Amino acid sequence: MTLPTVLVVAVALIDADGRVLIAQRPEGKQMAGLWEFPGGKVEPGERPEAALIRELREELGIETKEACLAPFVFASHAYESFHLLMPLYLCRRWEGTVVAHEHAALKWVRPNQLSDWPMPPADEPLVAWLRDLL
Ligand SMILES: Nc1nc2c([nH]c(=O)n2[C@H]2C[C@H](O)[C@@H](COP(=O)(O)OP(=O)(O)OP(=O)(O)O)O2)c(=O)[nH]1
Ligand SMILES: [Mg+2]
Repeated sequence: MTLPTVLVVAVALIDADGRVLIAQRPEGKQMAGLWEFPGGKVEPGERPEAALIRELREELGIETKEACLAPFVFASHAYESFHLLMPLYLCRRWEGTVVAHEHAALKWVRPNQLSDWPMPPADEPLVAWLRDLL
């Protein structure tokens, strides 16, 4: 069976203390309650970095620039109904203060404590990279 490949862009926002932002998926969405990196699906014709800047505006109310998005690692994970391809960027510079416009909650966590929070299965290798490389 061939599954559609879905391109989702996500970001690890890193604050001045080296903590990473995770966001809790809201009720009514797939994988509700799990903690994820902010981001979302790339729309047809949209560049990945533009999609991420848009998602950060929509989801968190912050503004960032393409130059502040550093490609880091990616997830390639087979879910039951689609294949997720998800580049994860790092971002240390943005304007504004994060507000949960679309998530149930937000949390700043140390890289070595990320594994204390339940995340989607695709994120497990990403958490290991953040812990080892941040
Ligand atoms: N943003 C994000 N999505 C993730 C992560 N891990 C993971 O498996 N996903 C999956 C969950 C969803 O199936 C998909 C992202 O979809 P989404 O529903 O959040 O997309 P979106 O923000 O564009 O929201 P929507 O308008 O489609 O509802 O990727 C992650 O760390 N961050
Ligand atoms: Mg999203």
